[in-house]
Amino acid sequence: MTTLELHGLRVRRGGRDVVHGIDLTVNEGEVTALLGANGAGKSSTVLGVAGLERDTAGSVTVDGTPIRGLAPNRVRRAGVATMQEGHRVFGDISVADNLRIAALLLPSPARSGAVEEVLALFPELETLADRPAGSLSGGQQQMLALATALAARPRFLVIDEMSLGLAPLVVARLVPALRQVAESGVGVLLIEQFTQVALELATRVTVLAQGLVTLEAPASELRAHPERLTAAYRLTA
Ligand SMILES: Nc1ncnc2c1ncn2[C@@H]1O[C@H](COP(=O)(O)OP(=O)(O)OP(=O)(O)O)[C@@H](O)[C@H]1O
Repeated sequence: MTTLELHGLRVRRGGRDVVHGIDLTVNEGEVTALLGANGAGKSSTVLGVAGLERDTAGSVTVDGTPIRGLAPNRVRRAGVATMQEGHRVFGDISVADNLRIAALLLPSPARSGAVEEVLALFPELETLADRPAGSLSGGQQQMLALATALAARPRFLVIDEMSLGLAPLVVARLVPALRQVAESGVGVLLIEQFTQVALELATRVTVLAQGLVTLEAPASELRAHPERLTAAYRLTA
């Protein structure tokens, strides 16, 4: 099985360690949720994995190949796509062009097929294809951000706050799409403020508190015992 593995990952920001050597495994075809209170180190972990924060130590591997310390575009080429907090689309160009640009990472014969695949996953985007991405609603832009992350057929998708600022109806639309993405074989690492959404989608859950892992458990266990999750948020080293 292909895995994205973090071993002893440390991330330094502003001159101090904010992630203190964590271990985490994301399996292909599964959603792994990364939860924790504000400031726990979730986004810093994502930045460290994506190569967007370079002051890191420890190891990050994709199927055994080390990727820690690589520049973001090389991490992307290694098969790890990241969707960062907030909407990251090119607002001045069309929805279709956003998708075409994202697919440029693929060899040219595969590009149009990959764009068609993501449009099949999000048919709503097809009707908006010619609109400037900046004119889309927040939820539509988040859908496009997810679609662009998928357009280059990543093996792993790291999502920092899928539903931040979105209406519940929009979140309800994104949940089955993300489930379908995982079922297609992509390994998803999901940071999600709504723990209910995270527990619904995830197979496994890792909780961070103050830059350390305080709980690792199957999502099914936490669905049955949500109090374990609350306790893990509060644990300190
Ligand atoms: N640019 C920065 N420079 C220095 N320290 C930072 C920076 N951004 C965040 N931090 C610190 O890093 C620690 C972890 O923050 P991080 O944003 O990774 O947490 P988080 O779990 O993603 O929180 P949230 O849910 O609020 O986004 C916090 O103590 C925070 O103050």
